[in-house]
Amino acid sequence: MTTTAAAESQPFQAEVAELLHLMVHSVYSETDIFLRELISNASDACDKLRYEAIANPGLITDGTPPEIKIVPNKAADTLSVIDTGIGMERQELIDNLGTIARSGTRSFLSKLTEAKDGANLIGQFGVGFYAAFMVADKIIVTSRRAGSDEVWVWTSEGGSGFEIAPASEEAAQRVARGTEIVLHLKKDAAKYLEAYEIERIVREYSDNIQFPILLVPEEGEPRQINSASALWQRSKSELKPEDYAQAYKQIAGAFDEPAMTLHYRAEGRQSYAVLLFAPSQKPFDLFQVERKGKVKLYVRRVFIADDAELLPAYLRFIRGVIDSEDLPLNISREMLQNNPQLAQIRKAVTSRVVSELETLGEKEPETFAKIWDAFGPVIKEGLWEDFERREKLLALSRFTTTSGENRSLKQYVDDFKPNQTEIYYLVGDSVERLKSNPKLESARARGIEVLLLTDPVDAFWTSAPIDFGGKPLKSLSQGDVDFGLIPLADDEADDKKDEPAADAATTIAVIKDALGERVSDVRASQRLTSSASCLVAGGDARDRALERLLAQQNRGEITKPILEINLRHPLVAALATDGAQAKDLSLLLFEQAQILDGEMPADPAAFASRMNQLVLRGLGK
Ligand SMILES: Nc1ncnc2c1ncn2[C@@H]1O[C@H](COP(=O)(O)OP(=O)(O)OP(=O)(O)O)[C@@H](O)[C@H]1O
Repeated sequence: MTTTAAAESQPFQAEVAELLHLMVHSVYSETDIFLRELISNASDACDKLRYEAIANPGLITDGTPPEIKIVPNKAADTLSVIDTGIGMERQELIDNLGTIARSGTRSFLSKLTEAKDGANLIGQFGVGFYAAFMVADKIIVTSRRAGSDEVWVWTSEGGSGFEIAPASEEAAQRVARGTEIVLHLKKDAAKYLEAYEIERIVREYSDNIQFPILLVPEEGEPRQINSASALWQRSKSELKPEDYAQAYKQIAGAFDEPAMTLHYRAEGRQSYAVLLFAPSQKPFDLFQVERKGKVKLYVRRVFIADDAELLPAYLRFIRGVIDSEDLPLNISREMLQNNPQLAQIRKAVTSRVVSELETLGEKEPETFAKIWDAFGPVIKEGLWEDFERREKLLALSRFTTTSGENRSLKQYVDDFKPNQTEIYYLVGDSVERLKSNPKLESARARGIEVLLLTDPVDAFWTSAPIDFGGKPLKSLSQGDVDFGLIPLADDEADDKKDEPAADAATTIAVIKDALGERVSDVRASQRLTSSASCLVAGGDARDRALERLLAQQNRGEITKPILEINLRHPLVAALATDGAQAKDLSLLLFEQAQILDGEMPADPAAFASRMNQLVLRGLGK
């Protein structure tokens, strides 16, 4: 190592420069979070070291334990955060501290362009290392990758770039392993040099970091300022809700409060501790394509992986830790997939989480509603994917229905109308649009509740035959519906006397002839009371909403629908008697039904002209 080698300047990736500009000029008042971000990185680095040392014990033979030191220096106006973790090589310094790796930071930036007040978003997203530029106008990072004899220094003043240079001999000696981050504090950030401030922040945000955090005061001995216990190993009776809330924030890197906390220890064939949380707010990356979970796997307090798929994808919003006593410490990441012990843990914990959610839904509906509002569409993926737990997932699902919001299927079944045996639903794009869908008319006339399903995933899980407690779910836009045995609501009862105005056989024949290949069948409707027509899928065909969705993704063909007509509607009655207009009227019935389903008629211009002609005719012009 030479001390004479020149420093090399490198530009920041454009997004980093943008982010740093924001940090440097930030008016965000909660700057304390910078320390939490640096400590969290230091802790990750210690975790990584412990993990790599399992396969390569030589990395920690010098006897220095993984730990984190915080060193204020009032004379120099600097605050240092030092760890004896894994450290970074030259290229890692360039890549990790010069580009944006974390998806959170990237999505923070994309939100920034939309938001007027960017500063407040800092707290919501967390911006990692770069948060330090809120309090520092110059940062010097000196790092030695464990096992390496090179030490590199990264320096930046938060402008458009950074410098990278080999460390001086003195600096190289100081940093025997890991990373030293020296913050040259801005004038208004001098409070972070006070021991009590540092202690306060560490207690608030980082108390559960597993490695000792030592405060090295300017006078006196270094002292540990965090409790450094793996909280999940402690007994429930010792812990207060605040302890859990803090652990959640620290483990999940989150800023909200947990809506559900699940802490237990499994003993028996396998022993493991579980500490899991359901957030109360939706994170930015919930619908990312990988659908990755974030539960961390530990083995006897040693961090192993945070992508071990410990829960199924539909529970990917759950955060926390599972710490096994029995798995081998040297389990490789590749082996995690196929390990039978882990498979058992996965199964047991999944069932427990699902039951816990179900219980919360019954006992604390308001808290559960927060989880459902944020994650319902994700949980419903389980209705499609997790056959084994489908009944339980259905029981905890909540729906917007024609009777209200947040309705459970149990409530739905309890409110069945006399002779009702099925649970009815309608799939579509928006609740408003569904509410005005003619397919609801007959159900409405009987006071039958209908689930209004508007999440994209709804079209999928409902496409398999599904029942709840033996009561089948039935789409109102598919196959036959028969409400015959369910009495009409009182105020609708008079309608019943109305005889069909049109002759069924003749009318249907006329329409069939007019529509030809556009439909697979035409028939009299049981669903309609006031509208003239609607389109439904045949009994074996997919729900039309699902067909449309798949067709948009080029994953399936649209099949021909069945046109149902309301024989009591005057338009339908007119059709049978007016031979000249029969074709136009039939097409109109078809096109209207398409529009009500949110579809576009194949030839909108022809539709408009047909409509105009008929209106003009009605006006006698
Ligand atoms: N003290 C450190 N020791 C080793 N590597 C570090 C240290 N601090 C930062 N890094 C590296 O820099 C990367 C970027 O850090 P940053 O805080 O911006 O995001 P992050 O920690 O990856 O995000 P997240 O907190 O979501 O995991 C880290 O992933 C890590 O690889």
